Amino acid sequence: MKTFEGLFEELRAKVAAGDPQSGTVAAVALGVHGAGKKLVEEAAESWMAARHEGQERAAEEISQLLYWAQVLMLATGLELKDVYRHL
Ligand SMILES: N=c1c2ncn([C@@H]3O[C@H](COP(=O)(O)OP(=O)(O)OP(=O)(O)O)[C@@H](O)[C@H]3O)c2ncn1[C@@H]1O[C@H](COP(=O)(O)O)[C@@H](O)[C@H]1O
Repeated sequence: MKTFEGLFEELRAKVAAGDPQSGTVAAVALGVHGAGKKLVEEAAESWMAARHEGQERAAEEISQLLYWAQVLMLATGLELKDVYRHL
């Protein structure tokens, strides 16, 4: 099963390589503004799914929320350790 750290390493490598098939490369290219908008959208969808759509849908939306948090980190130039030191 994929982990938060494993996904971040996968995305970081794709961005570093500029993989043309990668949606993440395109998402990071949108910059902080675009990634931030998607993060807020996924937060709202997570909230609605948890409130109205049950555990499975909530888990799906929260996985997208985590993905977009990582995209925002990459667009901002942050590494995991930069975030973890605030936990
Ligand atoms: N985990 C994710 C992931 N989660 C979310 N997303 C993107 O975020 C979008 C979600 O936005 P939307 O809410 O508009 O999606 P939706 O299809 O309408 O779905 P709902 O939210 O309505 O359920 C998806 O369509 C994907 O583009 C993701 N894109 C990629 N990944 C993983 O990231 C890795 C690299 O992917 P690529 O860069 O595409 O190679 C792979 O392991 C992927 O599985």
